[in-house]
Amino acid sequence: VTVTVSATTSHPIPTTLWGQMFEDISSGDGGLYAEMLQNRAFQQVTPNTTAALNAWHSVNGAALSVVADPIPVSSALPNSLQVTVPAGTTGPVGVGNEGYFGIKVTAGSTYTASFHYRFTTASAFKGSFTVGLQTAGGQLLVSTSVPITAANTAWAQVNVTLRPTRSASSTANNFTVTLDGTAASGQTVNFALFSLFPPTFKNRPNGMRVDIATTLAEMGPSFFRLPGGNNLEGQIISQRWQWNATVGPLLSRPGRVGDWGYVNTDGLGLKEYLDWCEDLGMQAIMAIWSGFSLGGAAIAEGALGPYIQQASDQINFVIGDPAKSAPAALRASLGHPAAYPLKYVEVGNEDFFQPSTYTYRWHDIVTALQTEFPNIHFIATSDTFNPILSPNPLQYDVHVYQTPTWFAQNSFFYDGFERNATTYFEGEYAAISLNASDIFGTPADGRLLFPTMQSSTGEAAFMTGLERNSDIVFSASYAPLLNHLANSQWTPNLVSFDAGNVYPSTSYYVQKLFSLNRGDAYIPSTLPTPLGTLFWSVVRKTSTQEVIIKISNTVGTAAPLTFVLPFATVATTGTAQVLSGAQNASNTPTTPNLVVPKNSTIRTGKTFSYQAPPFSLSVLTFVAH
Ligand SMILES: [NH3+][C@H]1C[C@H](O)[C@@H](O)[C@@H]1CO
Repeated sequence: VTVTVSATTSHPIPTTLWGQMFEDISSGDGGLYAEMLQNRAFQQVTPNTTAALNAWHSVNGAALSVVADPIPVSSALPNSLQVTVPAGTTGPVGVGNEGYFGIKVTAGSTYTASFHYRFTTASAFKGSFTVGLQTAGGQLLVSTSVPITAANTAWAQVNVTLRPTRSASSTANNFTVTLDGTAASGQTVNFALFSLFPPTFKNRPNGMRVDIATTLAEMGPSFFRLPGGNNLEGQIISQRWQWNATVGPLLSRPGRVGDWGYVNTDGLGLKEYLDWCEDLGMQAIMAIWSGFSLGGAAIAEGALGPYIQQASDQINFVIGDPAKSAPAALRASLGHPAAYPLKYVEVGNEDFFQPSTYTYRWHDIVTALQTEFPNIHFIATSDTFNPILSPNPLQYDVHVYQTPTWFAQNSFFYDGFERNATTYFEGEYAAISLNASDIFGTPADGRLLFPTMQSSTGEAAFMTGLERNSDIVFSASYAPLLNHLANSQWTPNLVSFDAGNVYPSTSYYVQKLFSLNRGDAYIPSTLPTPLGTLFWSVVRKTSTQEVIIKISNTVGTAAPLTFVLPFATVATTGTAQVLSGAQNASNTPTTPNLVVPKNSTIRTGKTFSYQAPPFSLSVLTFVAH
């Protein structure tokens, strides 16, 4: 095919075009959020049940139970782990935590451990806690001792650092707190809010896991959608995500029953999200709850007042003036007096599930908040223009999960959209199944466990269309972003991980290649065949006077292209960054780097030819002006 490139650009490309969608779907707790202990504060569990002890185990016969503490460590954390040392025990006795399906222990790293404790009965007991990391087989990796007394029954906090001199050979390790059985015979201690942190990304306290954060940062994302997705909504109204329960000291955060089958600690809270955006230079696309929960309950018309106030407070926490707004003053007191950048606020998530009530929920929420925040752009989450909403949304969030073929054949999805000042956030998209008649089915029914080069090139084809239509598409993000392999709620994911490693997928490299090779203006060219198999986009990077051509070949045969450029000056050589692999090739824990981008030098010129490999995304960059 011959691609003739225009001499003039058609429109500027928004700086927010490529970014990340995030929600806690086995991706926050135990993932991006660096806390290593699972069930660290016994939040939202039923005392005196086995489930309440999830991830904890007894060491050397200690009697364990989660109790509703009559003197809780805080009102937000009513449960304690009660440990009794049976009479006649000898040797170290106490508790162990297995982490989030493992604990990675690296020599030379400094781990910060803490917990609160109180003796239930005062006594003359003097002893010490031994705080350590050991292999599941019982081999000590590192430990330290803290002298304690049972002089009173008041809560006290232990804070220690652990510096292993040896790395563990696997992630099958435990965090332990023990007493000497002989000395502590018969003692009962209540524990609360344990924590074990490794070094964090940019050393942020209560921060992010370095390897996952670095992998995400390397994509160069320009926005971060938070906090969801389904995980915003709650199965029932009382379980919705509430910003004010996720800020301030960890002792004040009750946690919540998340929407993906596990308790969220909310240690990764609104300020941690905003600081993360700041660290990566991303804009937040922040969601507010829209009065609907996944089980189907919606706040009645006219009763949204308290929820609109809560949303107003959430927005004021982000951008308010500390002198005029209590939530903004709270932000300042937490160390960020300046407002965070915020342009887009999304009203709910996938409200196409209940359009009948979204008409008044959108109306009441946006009417109130647009008045208070005239510079905020509110994004609607119902189907575009169905139902008709008032006020008329100027932004919609469009989600699509489909087959690789659908993506390859729908790169012109936005070409036919009316240019009527409405702009679009392609907030969730991914090729997830090979079975067009059962997109959300099981792997046995065509669901992908990991992206493949067929699915990733389908997405790349679709993305050339998003780039061409970036006059009305202002942001786009693959979903879901992250998932813990030992506790998956959804496949495929852009980046998988376990306690020890991170596994960027083929689709991750597609997202990264588009994001790191942005243009600031789109250059029209011969249009691809909408139902064909070969797709491209051409953009200009003015700062370097470069032209960047992205080519997706979505089938297993190489595709020759000839480019004809009208520019006075075109370099004779350029670079090609090529991601190519077999149709079903995936990066997985067994083949983590099976398909990665490879760079080469290519011949370019006013007219030049290029052969796109089978199942490939190519990014050609060369000086032309
Ligand atoms: N069901 C998908 C749509 C919803 O917004 C996300 O939480 C889910 C996974 O990306």
